[in-house]
Amino acid sequence: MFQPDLLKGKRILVTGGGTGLGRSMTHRFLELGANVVICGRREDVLKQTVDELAKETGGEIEAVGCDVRIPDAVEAMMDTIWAKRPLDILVNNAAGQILAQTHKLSTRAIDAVLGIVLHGSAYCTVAAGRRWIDAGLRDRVVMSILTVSSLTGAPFTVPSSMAKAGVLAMTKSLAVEWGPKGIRTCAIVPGPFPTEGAWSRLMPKERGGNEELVKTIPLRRVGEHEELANLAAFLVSDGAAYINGDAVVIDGGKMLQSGGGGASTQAMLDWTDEQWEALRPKRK
Ligand SMILES: CCC/C=C/C(=O)SCCNC(=O)CCNC(=O)[C@H](O)C(C)(C)COP(=O)([O-])OP(=O)([O-])OC[C@H]1O[C@@H](n2cnc3c(N)ncnc32)[C@H](O)[C@@H]1OP(=O)([O-])[O-]
Ligand SMILES: NC(=O)C1=CN([C@@H]2O[C@H](COP(=O)(O)OP(=O)(O)OC[C@H]3O[C@@H](n4cnc5c(N)ncnc54)[C@H](OP(=O)(O)O)[C@@H]3O)[C@@H](O)[C@H]2O)C=CC1
Repeated sequence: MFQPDLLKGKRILVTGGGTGLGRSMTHRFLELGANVVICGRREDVLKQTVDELAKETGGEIEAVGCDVRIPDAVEAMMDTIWAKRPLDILVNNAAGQILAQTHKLSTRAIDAVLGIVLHGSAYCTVAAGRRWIDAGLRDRVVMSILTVSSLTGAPFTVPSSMAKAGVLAMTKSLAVEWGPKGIRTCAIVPGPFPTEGAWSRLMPKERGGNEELVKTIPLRRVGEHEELANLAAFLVSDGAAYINGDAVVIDGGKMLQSGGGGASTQAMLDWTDEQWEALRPKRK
């Protein structure tokens, strides 16, 4: 689909690149010649992904352990990355998600999600952008992974929807502020793409499983990781150099069919408190 050296010479950080869609994007970037750094909190997960993807693609990949909620940890990660070579591209992919009634959320639960998605994306973006601007480096890209709920809102995932909407506002704002400095921003708005991280938190069996889900998607299927990875590769490449400040939806038309949250979440509006309580993780 692409020329094999599309991303040759590009150094890319994918936050949360050890699992799920971050791992799939990293795989594609490596195949297209990029040098990729992944980060996350679980160092064992990162190491396993580095070993597997190096073997599968023969590409140059490294990992840095980092909790993006901690400003000093983000600065230390960027220093480590820059010590070798400056980044060309930042992908804000790390996220946290909780499916719960909003009025039952503790402040710690709200902060956990906002911390990862809103603050973490801002810390990483500013840390990279400041280094680029101070050094006069141009032709740089910040791409963020959003959710449909950032455009529509969605019940029961309110902190994530708020945080992703904030990241969309950052994307649009910086497109204007940093565009003249040679830094462009863009985003992807994915519909459902099965991953262990998302499905274990968002798709309890009470929601009816994939069979119910696909009825809410005009194309009657969930997304393939490769489809999202290909869009990501295009958007960060020089071929997309005139795309600045936009968010591209890739959801099989789901947003148009069902509006925010989708039909299976609408059914949850009638759930009892007992059904919700059964979803909460049990304290050890
Ligand atoms: C398809 C749609 C779009 C997909 C979008 C995605 O982003 S998919 C990406 C999916 N991938 C990911 O999300 C990957 C990363 N996600 C994570 O690490 C966790 O899910 C995290 C976001 C909770 C953060 O974890 P952590 O270790 O930092 O924190 P912690 O465990 O200490 O909890 C903090 C507080 O939250 C509370 N709480 C937790 N669950 C529930 C609940 N169901 N109900 C109510 N509350 C809940 C918990 O009780 C505690 O509050 P307390 O009791 O102290 O007042
Ligand atoms: N799968 C889907 O259907 C959809 C996914 N998305 C978005 O796609 C992206 C990837 O999600 P997905 O692959 O499904 O889920 P995953 O749970 O697999 O990915 C989340 C990643 O973020 C990392 N992460 C979480 N918290 C932190 C933190 N504080 N610091 C650093 N890294 C962190 C996790 O690693 P670790 O726990 O080791 O830190 C993990 O690798 C997210 O932005 C999500 O919102 C959007 C719409 C739909």
